[in-house]
Amino acid sequence: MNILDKIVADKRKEVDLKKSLITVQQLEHSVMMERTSVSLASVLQKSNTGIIAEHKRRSPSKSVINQSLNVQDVAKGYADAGACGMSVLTDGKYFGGSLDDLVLARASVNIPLLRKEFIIDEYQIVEAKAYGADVILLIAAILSREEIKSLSQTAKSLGLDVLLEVHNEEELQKSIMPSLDMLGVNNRNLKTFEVSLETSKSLSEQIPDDFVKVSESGISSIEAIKELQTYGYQGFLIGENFMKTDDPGANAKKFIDELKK
Ligand SMILES: O=P(O)(O)OC[C@@H](O)[C@@H](O)c1c[nH]c2ccccc12
Repeated sequence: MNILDKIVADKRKEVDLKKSLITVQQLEHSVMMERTSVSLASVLQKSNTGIIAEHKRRSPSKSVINQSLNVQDVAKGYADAGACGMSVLTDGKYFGGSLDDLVLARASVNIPLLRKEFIIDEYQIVEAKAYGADVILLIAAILSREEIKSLSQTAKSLGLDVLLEVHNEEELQKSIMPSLDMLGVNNRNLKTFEVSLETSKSLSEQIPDDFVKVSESGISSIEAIKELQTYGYQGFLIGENFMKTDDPGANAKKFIDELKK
């Protein structure tokens, strides 16, 4: 079994357990259900930097990245730096995140928050909204076209933006549909962890213009972003490059200021 299959198998168990403890109707009592979401896609369209900064403590590919930070400080740092949005990993077992991280980030900033999760069930989308997210991630590698359709429609009905992530042409072709807002190309192969920015470059042409294009993972230089912009990318998801430092917010600020020059 590859790592992605393992993560999804564990996620299925986790979601089934949660559903038996807290119902969708109970989630719907959250005050967050009344909050008007902020569209990350529209913020990206108006930005000329496009940074989505991620909170990630550890990952299966890098093990520990940073376990000693306070998520509220990181969120405020990213917002002050001028990030268009923040991505919050909520998977516990493989990434050391939690829904508490999402709530704490929500309590700290107003920029759009992406719930970074392995979503396989509508329950997780209601949960995303109930815990303060503005955007959900759907990963084409773990979903069928029908699942992408019903999950993205659920998200839209809750006012959430949808970022659909692909890694190759086949995933891209099966996923294109109007209920998505952003198409993300993951430069990291989630099955092998290999990273190459070429993935974003080679898939860019096949992404229809109606979607905001986002390049994800392995981005660490201004030059890389300037180059990806020439391929039509407007969003850049950066985790490790900021999180591996003592002050992710300050590093994001330096990076974004440099990008504006
Ligand atoms: O830390 P990086 O290389 O900058 O990558 C960030 C982000 O793209 C990555 O964490 C990610 C992209 N897609 C995912 C899906 C699940 C978990 C994590 C991810």
